[in-house]
Amino acid sequence: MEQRHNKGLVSVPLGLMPMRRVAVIGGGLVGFSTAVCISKSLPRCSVTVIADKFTPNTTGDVAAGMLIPHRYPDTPIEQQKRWFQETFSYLLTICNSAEAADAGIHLLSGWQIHQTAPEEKFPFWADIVLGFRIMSMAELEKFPEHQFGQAFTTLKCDSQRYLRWLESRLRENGGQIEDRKITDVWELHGHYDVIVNCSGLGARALVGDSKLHPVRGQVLKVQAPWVTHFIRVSDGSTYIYPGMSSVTLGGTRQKDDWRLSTDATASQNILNRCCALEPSLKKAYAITEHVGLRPTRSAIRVEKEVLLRGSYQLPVIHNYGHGGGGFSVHWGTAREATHLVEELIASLRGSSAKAKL
Ligand SMILES: Cc1cc2nc3c(=O)[nH]c(=O)nc-3n(C[C@H](O)[C@H](O)[C@H](O)COP(=O)(O)OP(=O)(O)OC[C@H]3O[C@@H](n4cnc5c(N)ncnc54)[C@H](O)[C@@H]3O)c2cc1C
Ligand SMILES: O=C([O-])CC(=O)C(=O)O
Repeated sequence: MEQRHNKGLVSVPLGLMPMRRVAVIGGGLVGFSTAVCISKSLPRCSVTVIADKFTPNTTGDVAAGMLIPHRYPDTPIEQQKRWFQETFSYLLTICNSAEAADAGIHLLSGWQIHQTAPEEKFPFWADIVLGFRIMSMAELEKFPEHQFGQAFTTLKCDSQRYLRWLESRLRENGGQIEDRKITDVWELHGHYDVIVNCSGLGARALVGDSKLHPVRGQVLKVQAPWVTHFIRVSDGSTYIYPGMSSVTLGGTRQKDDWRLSTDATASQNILNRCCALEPSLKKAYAITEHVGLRPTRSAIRVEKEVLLRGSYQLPVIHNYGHGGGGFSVHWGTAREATHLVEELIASLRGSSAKAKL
């Protein structure tokens, strides 16, 4: 591993460096991907994931797991693009390896359709997905209510398989997993050197972030193995995403709605909208309903904060607020959070080295 040293720090041979204890709060997509990235990149860290919910009970378990970026209005577009690029490259490498089936990652081609042609015909991610092009008139004949469309091939994660795979990678790297709710981050003070906060919507209560709110999403998972292309209406209101074990039909976007129960009227509405785009779905069977709350914020929060209580300090790296686009950017944000952990550990090393002088 490349060792980065800040100017002015005393350099200590790797073998003499103390093990640093890192606690990752959050057992969802963001918590596990961040924990895996830290345990892989920073071998002198022991990583423990602490959470009160794990797969199959996290937000990601409900998701289709498509790699189509969402926009975060207060995150610079270059940063969103970099996160998406890093996530796409990482998952494409896994998809092209013998691990693909275990990790639940596959390529998927299809169409994003628009009622009228948008101003931006080539979105910022057009050169990252594969084979992006404007749909031909012959392709558009399938969608008489839509005048414009974009065809491309992207990646899809079978969310439950991918979450289980991440959990195995963490265990393989020596990581620990603890099932418990944290009511105050200060509970971890003295037990860990660095806290990484990947608590999703839980960050609202845990660190008092009122900028974070739920956007409720209901989807159906159905059997329709003859449907092999994805279809997405450009505003994200309706989508059909074929996967390894089912087809996900969506959706709803209900801001500040905390209900986790399913709604039969919404399910019928989703099915009607999807059948209007793909009539063969009238024959879909084994239909199940699912709800998740997207942890939504105008900007994903990936940053360092040092909490103070009296003379005590608690360094926290935040990584939460991925809303409806967590699968699309999670590896990019995990890498960024890992760099922040690395910098923080280097500064701890600097202060203990200086203290010894
Ligand atoms: C219907 C729907 C469809 C979606 N489709 C897609 C898609 O196709 N593509 C895409 O990119 N994204 C999609 N998403 C978004 C994606 O699923 C989320 O962005 C992602 O799952 C968020 O992951 P997370 O780990 O931040 O949150 P969560 O999965 O909610 O995990 C939070 C974790 O923190 C833990 N936690 C919280 N507070 C505490 C506490 N105090 N103590 C201990 N543990 C705590 C919880 O137990 C849990 O383990 C979709 C989301 C929904 C709802
Ligand atoms: O919008 C989509 O294509 C799917 C999704 O991410 C969501 O429902 O949050």
